[in-house]
Amino acid sequence: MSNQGIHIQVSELNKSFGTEQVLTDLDLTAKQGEFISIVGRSGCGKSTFLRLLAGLEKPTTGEILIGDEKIVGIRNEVRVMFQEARLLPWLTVLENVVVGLSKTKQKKDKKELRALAAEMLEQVGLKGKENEWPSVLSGGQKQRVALARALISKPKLLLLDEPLGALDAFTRLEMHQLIQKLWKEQGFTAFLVTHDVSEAIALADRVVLLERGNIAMDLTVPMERPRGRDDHDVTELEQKVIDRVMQKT
Ligand SMILES: Nc1ncnc2c1ncn2[C@@H]1O[C@H](COP(=O)(O)OP(=O)(O)OP(=O)(O)O)[C@@H](O)[C@H]1O
Repeated sequence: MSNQGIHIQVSELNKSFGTEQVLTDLDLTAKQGEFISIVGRSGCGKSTFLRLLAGLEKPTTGEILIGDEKIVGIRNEVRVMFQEARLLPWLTVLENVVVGLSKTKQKKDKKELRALAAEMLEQVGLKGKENEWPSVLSGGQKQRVALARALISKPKLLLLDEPLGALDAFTRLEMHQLIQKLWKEQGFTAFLVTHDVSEAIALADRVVLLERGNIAMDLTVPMERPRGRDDHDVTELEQKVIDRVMQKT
């Protein structure tokens, strides 16, 4: 592992939109290279939290430290993957991956950049698709390109906002394996927002349940990887989270 993950410290984070308080005094720490899943009912503030980590939103009060620095806007060492792959249709698959590099790096030798992007595409299982247009790819392949684009710059923090939500069950399982493999190899710190509690448990070191803008549960997942969604320990933890969510209805 190249161990380039980074420590994250969230302190007394508050976020409001007008009169709506979405996050309230939220405190959370992620260790270097830790994988944290965020779950919770629709509208509880999961995406807002991720957008704050990405520097796409500003806290109303409170702060987020990435390493020793306060997040005040988007940063090169942070990459985000969304539910839609958001590829640029006028660029080839390979060129879409190059876009993930910082502007300074994009000024490098073209040949070197293309080699780097081709290597990244091979890592996500898309060797041979370099010169295709995004429009001919399946949903799963598009997300693989998005993952390659996110990881080509070797980010210290990867934010995943329900990136597998639109994929079929089999493609989803393949993506789980791929994300785990690349996380192990690159060592980045990761936050995954998902509606799928067993997915959250299968992938993460910790599962954080958000409720009414705060942390209702912070569960460590102790089982060895790889974990199957139907493993006894996984379904047991899943039930624990679901019970907690349902008790609040
Ligand atoms: N830019 C914005 N302006 C105004 N309100 C917003 C904005 N972004 C989010 N909200 C509100 O904040 C609340 C939390 O939204 P958020 O998208 O973070 O929830 P979520 O838990 O990710 O939901 P879902 O699971 O449905 O994606 C919602 O009530 C939403 O309407």
